Amino acid sequence: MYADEKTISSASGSNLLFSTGSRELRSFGPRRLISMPARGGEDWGSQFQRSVRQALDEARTEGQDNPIVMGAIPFDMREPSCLYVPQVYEWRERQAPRTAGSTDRLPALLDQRSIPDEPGFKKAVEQAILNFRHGDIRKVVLSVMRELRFAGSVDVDGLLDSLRMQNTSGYQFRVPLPDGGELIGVSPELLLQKEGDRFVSNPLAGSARRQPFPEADQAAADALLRSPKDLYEHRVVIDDIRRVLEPHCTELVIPDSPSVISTAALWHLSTRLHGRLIDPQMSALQLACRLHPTPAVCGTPTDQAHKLIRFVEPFERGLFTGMVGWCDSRGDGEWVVTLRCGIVEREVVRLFAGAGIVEASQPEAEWAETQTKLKTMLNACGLAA
Ligand SMILES: C=C(O[C@@H]1C=C(C(=O)O)C=C[C@H]1O)C(=O)O
Repeated sequence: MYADEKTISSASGSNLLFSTGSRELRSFGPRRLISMPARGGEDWGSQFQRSVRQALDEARTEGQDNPIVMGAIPFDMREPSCLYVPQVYEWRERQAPRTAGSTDRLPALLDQRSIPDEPGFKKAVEQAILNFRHGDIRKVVLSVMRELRFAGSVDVDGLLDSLRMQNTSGYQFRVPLPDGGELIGVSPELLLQKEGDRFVSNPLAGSARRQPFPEADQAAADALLRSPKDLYEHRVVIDDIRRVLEPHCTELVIPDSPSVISTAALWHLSTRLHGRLIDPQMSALQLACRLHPTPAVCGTPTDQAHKLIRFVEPFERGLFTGMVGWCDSRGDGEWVVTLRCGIVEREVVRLFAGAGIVEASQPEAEWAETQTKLKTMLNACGLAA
């Protein structure tokens, strides 16, 4: 089904966007679609990396000097990827949104539902905690989907504009999907950025809601930095990333303790780590496939946490908690965790948010955390959480 010649076809629709720091990457014109699942993508010889190389080679044959692959890879790497090799791409200064007050352009909201609902999510958290007591799992990330139905088709340009207006930093992205839907969001979490033989990763885990007044806001950040539950949740992620990266590095620098970073809605425990690769030929996409899924979005041990997620989550994550980004034909690139995002399909918008569950978790607090995380996209839709 995913034979090389079939994985690559052309696709049309809106342009892709990925913004990082002060610049943004945009695709133009026709592009080749790579839907081959990314499983095994850490290996240069994998079928997935072969199809990526084939698409890049074809673009080079057509005259591109340094073609690029960009798009999204789902949480479960056994599912189809949504990557493109565009005929034309451009890096430019990060642009200000085109219009102000663009949520006015959204049609009226008809209804919304949460899957699972609040009692269902809390029950899942309790079930997960019970599992920890009877097995090896130490952390699992559980999530919710909020489905919004509007009176008419949602204008993705307008939604992206308001998302960009409300979140001037973070990694903003837009990826058209082969079925006509679009993925949009603004992630705070860098999975991996690689240039030459050097890379940076900035995992986040452990979160607290921002407060409206500066003193209380600072107190929330300070409390997060001292919270044993959140520090443990964070350490589980860092230990696992160290285990995965160490064998591939000549140098790996990981701060001893996390710091905090903020989005408009949340504080997060954050560790910015960097290193140097033994094999500089290993591409950003290979290395990202090796890291994904980190315990920041799955849990630990990975396979068991993944099974538990499949068992208790009553919806398919699809691209949510996967990765989104780019890699050029030299192997440089940048992949972020697909968070604070939604899928727009005409009049339906599906939003997603998760929270890391450890033995000390409180179901009520974890539910509240998912609802705060949903705010990023709900606000962009002009809706309160
Ligand atoms: C799963 C999400 O976020 C992840 C979970 C976090 C946590 O549990 O504290 C923090 C950042 C992300 O790694 C999400 O935003 O939906």
